[in-house]
Amino acid sequence: MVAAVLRDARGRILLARRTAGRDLAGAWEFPGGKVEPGESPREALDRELHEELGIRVLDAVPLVAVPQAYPDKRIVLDVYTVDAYDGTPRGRERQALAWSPLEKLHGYPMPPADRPVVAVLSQPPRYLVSQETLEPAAWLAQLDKALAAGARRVQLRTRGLKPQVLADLAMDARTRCKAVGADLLVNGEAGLAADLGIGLHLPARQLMALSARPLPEGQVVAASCHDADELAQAEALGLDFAVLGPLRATGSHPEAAPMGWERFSRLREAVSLPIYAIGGLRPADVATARRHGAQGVAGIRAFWPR
Ligand SMILES: Nc1nc2c([nH]c(=O)n2[C@H]2C[C@H](O)[C@@H](COP(=O)(O)OP(=O)(O)OP(=O)(O)O)O2)c(=O)[nH]1
Ligand SMILES: [Mg+2]
Repeated sequence: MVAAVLRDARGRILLARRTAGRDLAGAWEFPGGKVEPGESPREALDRELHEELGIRVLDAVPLVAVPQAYPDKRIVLDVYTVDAYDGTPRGRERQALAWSPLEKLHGYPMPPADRPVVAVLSQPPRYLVSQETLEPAAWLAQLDKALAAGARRVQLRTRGLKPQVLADLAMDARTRCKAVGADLLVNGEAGLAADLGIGLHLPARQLMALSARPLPEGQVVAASCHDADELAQAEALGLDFAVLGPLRATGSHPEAAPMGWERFSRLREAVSLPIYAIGGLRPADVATARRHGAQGVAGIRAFWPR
């Protein structure tokens, strides 16, 4: 399945409404359709956008390929960004069209496979997790560097700090993150997250012990997952995203068996959450991760600028 993120001159994104009588009727989708035998994905994209919208694609860049399981089938929604095209899109198959600003996309009911696509368009490609043993001053210095280098989603994870020292550190970090619009999530400390109005990252053990989302919408909640049950729980609680791994063998968790991209994709298709891959990855692995349906990559050591 190929589909396109098409933008107009004002940056709004085109959605098409699935017509009655098909699966997912009434849902808003990115224009596109099936790849026919003998076609490349790119050829299918050109043909579909011509048939459905009457336009010719001039340039298409791979964005993300989302494996998704539906009750009756498994698909991979292979999405391309199309910023250059000839013609003006018109609904040629009686489908309704809508141009939506990025920040309003979530207001349209879309198929499950599209949620990770919207997340890729609107949320950071990398999630930086702190090393547990740094002193507060050293951690803040590292944070400043990372934010200056473009980091926009950061997890504060420490071991052995006194509660007041951790609270002060989190407050300082909150100020810095707020200044650039970055998300700050604290690991495992729901009370602190609630008090400071920051995000919360749940270790798998805490995730599995909860029966409801621990913070209101608008305050980011994420979780570490390793298998299908944990991902299902993260989705059931309405979390904002998950981190799944270990993708490869790592020095920090030598005991855990690496899952590899194939298993990652297989686990990803059962939920429609945005998911970062973690474990032995580098910041430059975002493109590979997105080919397997990931939001992007998360990491500890290799992700902080030196
Ligand atoms: N085009 C498109 N399909 C999507 C999106 N999200 C999503 O889950 N799908 C699913 C819905 C369908 O199960 C499948 C598209 O297959 P379909 O059988 O409806 O094919 P189609 O009518 O679009 O195909 P075609 O006749 O245009 O070739 O992909 C999306 O954003 N765009
Ligand atoms: Mg179609």
